[in-house]
Amino acid sequence: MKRVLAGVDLTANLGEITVILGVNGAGKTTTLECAQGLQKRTEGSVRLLGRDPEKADAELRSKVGIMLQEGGLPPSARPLALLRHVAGMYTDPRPVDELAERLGIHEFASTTIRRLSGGQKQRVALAAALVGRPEVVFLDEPSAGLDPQSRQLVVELIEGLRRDGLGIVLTTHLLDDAERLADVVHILDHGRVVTSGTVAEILAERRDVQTRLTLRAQPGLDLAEAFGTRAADGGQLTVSEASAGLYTVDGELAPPDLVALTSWLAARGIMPETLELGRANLQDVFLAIAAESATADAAPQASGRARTGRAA
Ligand SMILES: Nc1ncnc2c1ncn2[C@@H]1O[C@H](COP(=O)(O)OP(=O)(O)OP(=O)(O)O)[C@@H](O)[C@H]1O
Repeated sequence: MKRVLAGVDLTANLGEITVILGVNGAGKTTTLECAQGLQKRTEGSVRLLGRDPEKADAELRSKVGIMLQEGGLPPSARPLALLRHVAGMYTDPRPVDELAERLGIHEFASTTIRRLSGGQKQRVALAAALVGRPEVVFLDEPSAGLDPQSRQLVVELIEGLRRDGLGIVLTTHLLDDAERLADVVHILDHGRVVTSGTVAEILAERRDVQTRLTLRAQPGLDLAEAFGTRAADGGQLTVSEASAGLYTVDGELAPPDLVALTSWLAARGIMPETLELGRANLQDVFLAIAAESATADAAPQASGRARTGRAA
């Protein structure tokens, strides 16, 4: 038997957006499916709104909205009819027309699911997960394959769900969305949670994934010279010309490095077109963790941080 999850210990709270990140195969979908009761766990414990999801009755199921990665939609159904059918299973559903309008589903309301584009299917699957006014929603890559406009719509919709007090657990590979939406992030690797916290906490923890400086000027400059031994082999800084005239300086930059750089430029009469200093973002941290994971045989053990609040 293959062990897929081996160290997932996390809590998702109502009124918060919990984002689960990880490379392909890290265990995100399996975590969601165990939390939903769709996959039987071999050990460990899971509570969904205080109950065991594997023993969910109709009452518990009516409080949970699920958007599966593969949609799980019947191919011969038509979107609006399908949503009306799903709404009919709940005592107080959302108005179907309003939800369909919000997600732009009316434009393809009577096309069979099998003929819809990937992004259109995604929107129907999201609507189906929300129509029953759930207290908790699980969204497995809700923005995958969406055009920028639909992606923005989905982000705004998810923010609205948080305002309504729902507990939202989502996975995504879109780290901009994750950074914008997440109250708490858990990064999974080889079936374990390796990092947990708010985006700010995760960035603060990874001092090794540091500030980046980018500079645009004439091509072919030996910019490393400006930093002397700091940018030499084995030094703390890495200088590269990513494309002609676009330079990046990565590493633990300190104020004297900025003085050295501007003095070097001034001495040569070079005025950069752009000069930008920014901190590492979630994508930088994610890539660093993925790179470490690829080189390490065993991932480090860590567990999700318990947070206060009403657990979903
Ligand atoms: N029932 C199963 N039997 C055997 N292996 C499985 C089973 N379910 C999942 N796996 C394996 O477990 C690992 C985690 O799968 P999972 O679908 O949870 O990953 P994921 O993080 O959601 O990936 P992706 O980003 O590609 O969706 C994968 O290597 C997958 O092949």
